[in-house]
Amino acid sequence: MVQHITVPAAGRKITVNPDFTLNVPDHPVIPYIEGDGTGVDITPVMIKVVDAAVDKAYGGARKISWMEIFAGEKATQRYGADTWLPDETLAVLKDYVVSIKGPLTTPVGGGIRSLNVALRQELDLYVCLRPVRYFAGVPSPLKQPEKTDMVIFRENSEDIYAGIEWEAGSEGAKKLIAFLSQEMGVSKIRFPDTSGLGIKPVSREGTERLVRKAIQYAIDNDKPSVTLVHKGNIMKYTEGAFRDWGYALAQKEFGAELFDGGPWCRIKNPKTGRDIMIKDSIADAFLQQILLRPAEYSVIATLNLNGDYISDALAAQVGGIGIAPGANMSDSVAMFEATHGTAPKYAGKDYVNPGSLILSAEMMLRHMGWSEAADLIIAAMGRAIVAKTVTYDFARLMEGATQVSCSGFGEAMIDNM
Ligand SMILES: NC(=O)C1=CN([C@@H]2O[C@H](COP(=O)(O)OP(=O)(O)OC[C@H]3O[C@@H](n4cnc5c(N)ncnc54)[C@H](OP(=O)(O)O)[C@@H]3O)[C@@H](O)[C@H]2O)C=CC1
Ligand SMILES: O=C(O)CCC(=O)C(=O)O
Ligand SMILES: [Mg+2]
Repeated sequence: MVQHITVPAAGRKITVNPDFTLNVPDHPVIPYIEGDGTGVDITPVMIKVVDAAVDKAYGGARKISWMEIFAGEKATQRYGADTWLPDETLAVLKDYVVSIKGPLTTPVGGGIRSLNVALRQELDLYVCLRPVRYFAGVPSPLKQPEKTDMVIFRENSEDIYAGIEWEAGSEGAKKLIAFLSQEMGVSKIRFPDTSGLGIKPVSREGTERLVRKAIQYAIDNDKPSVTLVHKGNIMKYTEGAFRDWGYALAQKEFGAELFDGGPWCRIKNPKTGRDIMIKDSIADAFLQQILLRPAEYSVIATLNLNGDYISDALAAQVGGIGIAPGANMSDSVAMFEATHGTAPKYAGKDYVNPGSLILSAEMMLRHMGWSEAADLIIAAMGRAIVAKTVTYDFARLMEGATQVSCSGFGEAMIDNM
């Protein structure tokens, strides 16, 4: 029984088999969250482009029944002032298995905690998968942007994002500082009276399930390497442990053998016979290497905060967060979303690039096995960009571009299908 959601009369749920494969009906119901800020601009365009691609690919034999569900500001309008993430939204996301969302606002400092993070945690969507690829013709600050071809596996359930923190001067902070200094022998909190505190949990289980997915992806997609990115020289028992647990898992579960005395190790891809190098990089050095030597990196497995930074940095290398897609996944449930946020200064102006959410939908179609429709989306986006029919973010960096609106770019894609 739903409260504020209208369940479409036509369409059926996607279901999951015990081996985690999907049963996708020809008329699946896909829940979507419009999103705050520019969500109002990009989400309807994404739906229009996806519907056009599905129609063109399957001539009416397949069709998505979209079902709007609510989170963020729209949820407070329907469910009450303090209800940002209604229970029925979470229930539907779980029950319908595959969904897509626009960005949701998180205030800085005080106010509500991130709804995006809450969704990932509540549904245990422990993989944040963000592929970074170059489209020909996209303006980039790099001389050879096509050399950036990486897939980020960002751990999505732990790290400093767990939100275990206390404000400076609060009872909690005072209590924890007293405990640390009196019972744990900690004497290195420089200004104890005015320190806020955050806790960074990183577990072996959390690391292993993420790294396992990253290595399996490298095997399935014939990738040459998996790089564990961490700041383990400084945070030894969290980020350093992530590295060590990652290497240990590669050896234990995938038969990786030490390379040149270690710690790098090498797997023979059982599907192709080619080598997959498991290596690691310290996060600061990694951020300069992806600019200078991007071709040396392929699959990236990293912790939550590093993954957040790396996602936007890599997106910039191939043209910016206007075309940076992503997915949040557990073994069974998948929720697709763009890498960018709500870009509030552009909200409601039909201005921004809908490409990130459209490419997130493209990932969703592929996940559903609807690869013909996904291929049409990739081809249409490629053609619109080559024709220099682009939104402001690309137009401002391109010679001779025709700048179009957010909806105009969607129309250009449909014209190019
Ligand atoms: N998963 C989610 O829902 C996320 C939510 N957020 C939230 O979004 C809010 C705003 O965050 P903010 O840090 O400003 O980051 P945003 O990603 O929203 O915006 C930063 C800049 O990125 C560019 N940009 C963003 N979206 C697009 C787009 N669709 N097309 C082209 N360019 C785009 C714009 O650059 P320019 O100014 O150069 O035009 C924009 O000013 C915060 O509340 C934050 O917490 C942030 C990230 C993810
Ligand atoms: O939750 C937020 O507001 C920000 C999240 C974010 O930046 C991300 O997931 O990349
Ligand atoms: Mg981010």
